[in-house]
Amino acid sequence: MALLEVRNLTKRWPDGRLALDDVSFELRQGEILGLLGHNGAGKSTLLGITLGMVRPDEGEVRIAGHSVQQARAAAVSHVGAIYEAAHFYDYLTGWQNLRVLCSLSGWWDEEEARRVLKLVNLADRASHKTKTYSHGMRQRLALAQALLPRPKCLLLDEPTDGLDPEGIREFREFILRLRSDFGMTILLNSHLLAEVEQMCDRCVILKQGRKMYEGPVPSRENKQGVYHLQTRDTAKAKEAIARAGAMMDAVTSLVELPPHLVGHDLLKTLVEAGVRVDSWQPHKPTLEEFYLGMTGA
Ligand SMILES: Nc1ncnc2c1ncn2[C@@H]1O[C@H](COP(=O)(O)OP(=O)(O)OP(=O)(O)O)[C@@H](O)[C@H]1O
Repeated sequence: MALLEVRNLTKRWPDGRLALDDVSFELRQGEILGLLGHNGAGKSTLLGITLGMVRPDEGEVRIAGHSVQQARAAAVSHVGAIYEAAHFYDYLTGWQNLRVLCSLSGWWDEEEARRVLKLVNLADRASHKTKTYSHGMRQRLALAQALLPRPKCLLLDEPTDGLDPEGIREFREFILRLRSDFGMTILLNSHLLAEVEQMCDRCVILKQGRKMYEGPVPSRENKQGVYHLQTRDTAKAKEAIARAGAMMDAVTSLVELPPHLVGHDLLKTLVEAGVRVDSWQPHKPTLEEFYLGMTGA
């Protein structure tokens, strides 16, 4: 069963703007799914609906079988979130902040708080005021807060925004550990394509509120029938490739094979034609190439 189901979500704002247009997708248990899209594509609206903070005009989100729109408390009890900028009381310690913020939702467990602070590597700074925390430490405290109710699913809205490269790597490692050690299911909203490439199993691409793509992160898959050729004999190679019924792009050196040809056959043809082949390998498009193609940028 999918842990999180987004079903036919449509949201129109009062000014008539369509933020989401019939968007559906699913997150399976233990999966990390990246939500991608330009500014204004509808990602935050979708997370807001998933947390029960925004009402959709049509459709619903179900979490662990509970509808956010029909039974919000039961549904969101399974979710921890870092949504928009985390706010802490700067004159309180990390520990006190966690206690105050959790008490607001009527729930506090000291032992669990200790465990989670250790998990996010903040145990030795928990007694320090949060005004002394770096941005990375604040994000880790926000993660601790999100993890405290032991959620099955995490929603992360641009969690590494503003972190330096070391902070980004550290945060990424935490997230991957949450999945490998605890089977956590994670929906990650990020502008950073490299982050999505490194962390996510699948991604959903939104454009102007519509789902343009749902599937594996493209750079993890070889593109069928496209090879990259490196050679010093470009002219000779182009001729041989054309004779075989394929095409080579002069700028990218990508060779698109027609359905009747396979990679090693064309390689044989090139070698037999006297082309010095420095390398010949299946092309893996980057997520950036795929994303820009999909969103028409
Ligand atoms: N409260 C609101 N009232 C009216 N329109 C809104 C509201 N919130 C968002 N919108 C509009 O809805 C559309 C989707 O916005 P949303 O914030 O969901 O996009 P996003 O993909 O999260 O963008 P970003 O990456 O910039 O955060 C945009 O056109 C935005 O201007």
